[in-house]
Amino acid sequence: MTTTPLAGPDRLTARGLVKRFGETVALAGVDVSLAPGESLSVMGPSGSGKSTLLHCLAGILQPDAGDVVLQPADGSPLDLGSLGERRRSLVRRQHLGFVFQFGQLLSELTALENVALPSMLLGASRDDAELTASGWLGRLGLDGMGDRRPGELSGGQAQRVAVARALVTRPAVVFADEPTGALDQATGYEVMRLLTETTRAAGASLVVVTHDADVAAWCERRITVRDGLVVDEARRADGTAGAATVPAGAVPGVAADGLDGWAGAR
Ligand SMILES: Nc1ncnc2c1ncn2[C@@H]1O[C@H](COP(=O)(O)OP(=O)(O)OP(=O)(O)O)[C@@H](O)[C@H]1O
Repeated sequence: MTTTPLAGPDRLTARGLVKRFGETVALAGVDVSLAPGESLSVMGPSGSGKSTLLHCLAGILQPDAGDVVLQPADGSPLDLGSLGERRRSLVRRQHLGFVFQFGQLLSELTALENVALPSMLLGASRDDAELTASGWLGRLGLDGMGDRRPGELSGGQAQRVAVARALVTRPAVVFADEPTGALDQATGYEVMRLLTETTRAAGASLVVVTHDADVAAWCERRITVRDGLVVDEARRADGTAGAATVPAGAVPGVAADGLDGWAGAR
């Protein structure tokens, strides 16, 4: 693995990623870059390498070959492969946010405590962390829900808490793995709307792994992975992300243009 940082204007740059699990080649040489504030969906069949790619981009897994360089909003580029596990874990806490299929909120903590925790782990006082967390719950339409535990929230509310928790530290990049996989279509629509809008408003880039073209349509760019390789790449023709991309029928009464807005990028 090279140690030369791939410094550049991109928020995240990955080059030549290879990851094997025994005989299985999960990633066979993937290049991906992500501009500041850009949203990217990763699609592909089951077992194609989507989650492995997300985990390598986020420094959760170490690739067998290739480099991942994160450019924080301020400061020098960070070559994730050259960092030890402790430092990589700190970089994840400081600069990355995560939303998973089942939220993975801590069940014994309230919604407010769940959202306050990342700031406290970075050294904020409980009062400061809870004040910031309360603001994020408000932004996600969860005013008045801070005292509830995850078991007392609907699936959509729990995912909105997860989005607040992902954004509370003002990350450079938010990673979402099937963020609507456990939700019905209308609730998934609302979670994707909030996820893309709040992430963009916070200036963070977004990577969404999904099987669902309706979910992918919320992102500006889409890559398709097959057998560990990027086999297709497309960018929304209108250059936007958000409600204009919502396929007709996703929510009753919402007109939309489906995937017609996609244009092949190569
Ligand atoms: N920890 C692991 N140990 C062994 N093999 C693994 C491991 N993680 C992933 N794999 C294998 O690597 C390949 C890619 O897996 P990955 O989870 O990245 O696919 P995916 O596209 O995210 O699939 P899905 O859509 O089903 O979640 C698969 O063949 C999978 O079985």
